[in-house]
Amino acid sequence: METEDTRTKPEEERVTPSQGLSKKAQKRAAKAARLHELKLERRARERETKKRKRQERARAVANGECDVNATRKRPKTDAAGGGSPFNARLVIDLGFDELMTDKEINSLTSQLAYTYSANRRAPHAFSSLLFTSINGRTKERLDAMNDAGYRRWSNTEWWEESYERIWTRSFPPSQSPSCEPTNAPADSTSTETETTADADELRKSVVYFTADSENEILELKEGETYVIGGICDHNRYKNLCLNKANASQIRHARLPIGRYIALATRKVLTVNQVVEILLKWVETRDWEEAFWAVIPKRKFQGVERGGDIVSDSGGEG
Ligand SMILES: C[S@@+](CC[C@H](N)C(=O)[O-])C[C@H]1O[C@@H](n2cnc3c(N)ncnc32)[C@H](O)[C@@H]1O
Repeated sequence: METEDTRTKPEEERVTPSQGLSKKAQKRAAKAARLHELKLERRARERETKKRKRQERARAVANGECDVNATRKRPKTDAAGGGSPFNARLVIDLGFDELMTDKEINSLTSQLAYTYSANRRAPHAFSSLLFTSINGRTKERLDAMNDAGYRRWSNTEWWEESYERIWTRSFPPSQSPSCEPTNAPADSTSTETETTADADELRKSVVYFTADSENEILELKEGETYVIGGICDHNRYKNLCLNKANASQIRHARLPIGRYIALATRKVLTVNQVVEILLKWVETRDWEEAFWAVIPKRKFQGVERGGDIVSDSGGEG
């Protein structure tokens, strides 16, 4: 039975006893429900798309087709890493192609991608990142990865020649020492050979990093050049880089890991781990901080630091 109230209201506003809502309100509720359903469907679609992208990215990283860090969103800063560069040159010596298995070459090329990415994102990146002696299967693998993505790596130099060219510099312009892609140094067209004194000066500014050195590096200095052995050898070749540094008559040094932490395993790290440690040191001027930030915790000898419980959260060592 209609009440006085409902009889005087327009029909669409009358309350339906079964639902306690006017027709207008019911329409509004139905519309809201429809919109809500559409919203849920949209959310589900977005979740699916994200999931698919995550899977594609993981597959690409697993296949070594892209760098895990390169696909993440970068913080919005003017410079890639945001801060002033550290004015020193970092060299990755790729002159070990023949000593690696195909699998190790794949690991190495992934490490090169991590290296580039780490330097690009660092708050204080090395001002120059140079890859020397690029050749053989390492080059083939790089060419095949991500449509030769390394050719688009900004602020990198690629030399077919050895790092020794840094101080020998005896290449006439007709024999361009670089292969694609090369952002050749400004003076690479010089036909002049450095004077012995200049060459010696340059040679003195170079340090080859190797875990086999008896020297420990205490600080990095602007104006110097730091060479890292671009090899993945699972420690098969002891003294390989040490001998190379001695043959080149340049300084060599190991990271001062033992001063700060006891490692349960060997102190030989991967190329990108060493680079990340150097970048962290540049940022913090604190080796201990740098080691704790980068070295996989499973390598630590069950120690704790400042109350931190050591757990296995590290990557490939
Ligand atoms: C996998 S290691 C290569 C090991 C190789 N058997 C050698 O003779 O150095 C890759 C490179 O990372 C650097 N590296 C690794 N661990 C290091 C450490 N504890 N101190 C200094 N450099 C290190 C070195 O430049 C080394 O050549």
